[in-house]
Amino acid sequence: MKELIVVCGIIKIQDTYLIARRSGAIDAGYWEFPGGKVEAGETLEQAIARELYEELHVQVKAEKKLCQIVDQRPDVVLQVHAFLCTLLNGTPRMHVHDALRYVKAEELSNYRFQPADQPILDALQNKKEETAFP
Ligand SMILES: Nc1nc2c([nH]c(=O)n2[C@H]2C[C@H](O)[C@@H](COP(=O)(O)OP(=O)(O)OP(=O)(O)O)O2)c(=O)[nH]1
Repeated sequence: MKELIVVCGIIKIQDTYLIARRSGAIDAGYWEFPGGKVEAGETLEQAIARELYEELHVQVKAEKKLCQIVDQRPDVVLQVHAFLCTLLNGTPRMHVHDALRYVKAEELSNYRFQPADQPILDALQNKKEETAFP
């Protein structure tokens, strides 16, 4: 089975997390943390910065890995590395998504994410990231 390395970035603004709804052909309607495939020669942190610039037109710094999940799709296995990010510059705007929301940890379960994302949501709801956001 083909395997892809993917990163996604979690931006916390005050007590909310930025989530985005996918549009287009693949997984439309699912909420996610913005991200995408790591390219050859890139570190995970570089991939986060590039993807979030492409998708939201913001500059971020990947601060800390929150967790890694395996998202098994019918045709591909995604190794998804979820990073807590600091927003350095810009205001997130939609470029490839069709909705953006700022959501409190306890509200994340009201949104339809990929089932494989549950450990990310659990980690945020257990506030394991507190130290990364002084
Ligand atoms: N499970 C899970 N997958 C995610 C999240 N965020 C995210 O981008 N992905 C996955 C979904 C896609 O299958 C994969 C690649 O995303 P993409 O298609 O936007 O990647 P890309 O920008 O590199 O795409 P491309 O147009 O260059 O082909 O990453 C997430 O929060 N959870």
